[in-house]
Amino acid sequence: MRLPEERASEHAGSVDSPTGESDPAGSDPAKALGAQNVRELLSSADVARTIARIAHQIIEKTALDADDVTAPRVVLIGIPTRGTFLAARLADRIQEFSGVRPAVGSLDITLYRDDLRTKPHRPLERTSVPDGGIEDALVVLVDDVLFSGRTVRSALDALRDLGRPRAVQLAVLVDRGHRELPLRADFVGKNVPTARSEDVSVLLSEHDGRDGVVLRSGSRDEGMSAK
Ligand SMILES: O=P(O)(O)OC[C@H]1O[C@H](OP(=O)(O)OP(=O)(O)O)[C@H](O)[C@@H]1O
Ligand SMILES: O=c1cc[nH]c(=O)[nH]1
Repeated sequence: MRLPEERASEHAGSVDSPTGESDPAGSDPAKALGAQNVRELLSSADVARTIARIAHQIIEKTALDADDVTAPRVVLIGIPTRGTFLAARLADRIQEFSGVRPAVGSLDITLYRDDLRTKPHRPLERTSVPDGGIEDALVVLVDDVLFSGRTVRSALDALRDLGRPRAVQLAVLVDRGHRELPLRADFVGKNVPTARSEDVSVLLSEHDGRDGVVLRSGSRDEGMSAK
């Protein structure tokens, strides 16, 4: 996902308003981006609520329990860029709700992408594997947006070089459809029906200065996938 500011500069102008009235900049987060045809899908509070809900679901589905010695060792692995921040936030919520803090890591998938030769060069990101590795762990891959599924496919290949988890699950903040591979997420914050030409931007304060999710019309080339 390109930075919202980069996209905003490509689409500078007014924001569609449901009422047709103008909104003072700042009262409308989409307008604050200064972009055309931007619709806010999740507010900052929605993002917090959604992360909390996914955390509860992970606790339930992985049987994460401080008193259960048979519970699997859960490792949250974020896919950069924003998946890494989301994984850390999920770990915080899981610890708050269950008393168990899952290990957290980050996985650079750049060299595992299947479009390395056709897309512009991207700098490598950091891979960090928590103490204990991923061997026999229940790994939950975490990303902000699920679209074609090619990023997740790359992540599965990258994981294979780190060890053999007991199982791998996938948590995403937004599933916007348009899969090009037979993949699905185990934990979905919000399913958003989209046109292929639209773009979903997840904003996280650690990286973008504020939390939110916005949908932008007509800013993605037909048939293009992000990774
Ligand atoms: O399912 P896919 O079609 O692969 O699309 C989803 C990916 O696209 C975005 O990453 P992007 O490549 O824009 O990089 P970023 O994470 O650095 O923003 C997003 O963060 C997902 O990782
Ligand atoms: O809409 C999209 C598609 C892929 N990746 C994103 O971040 N947004």
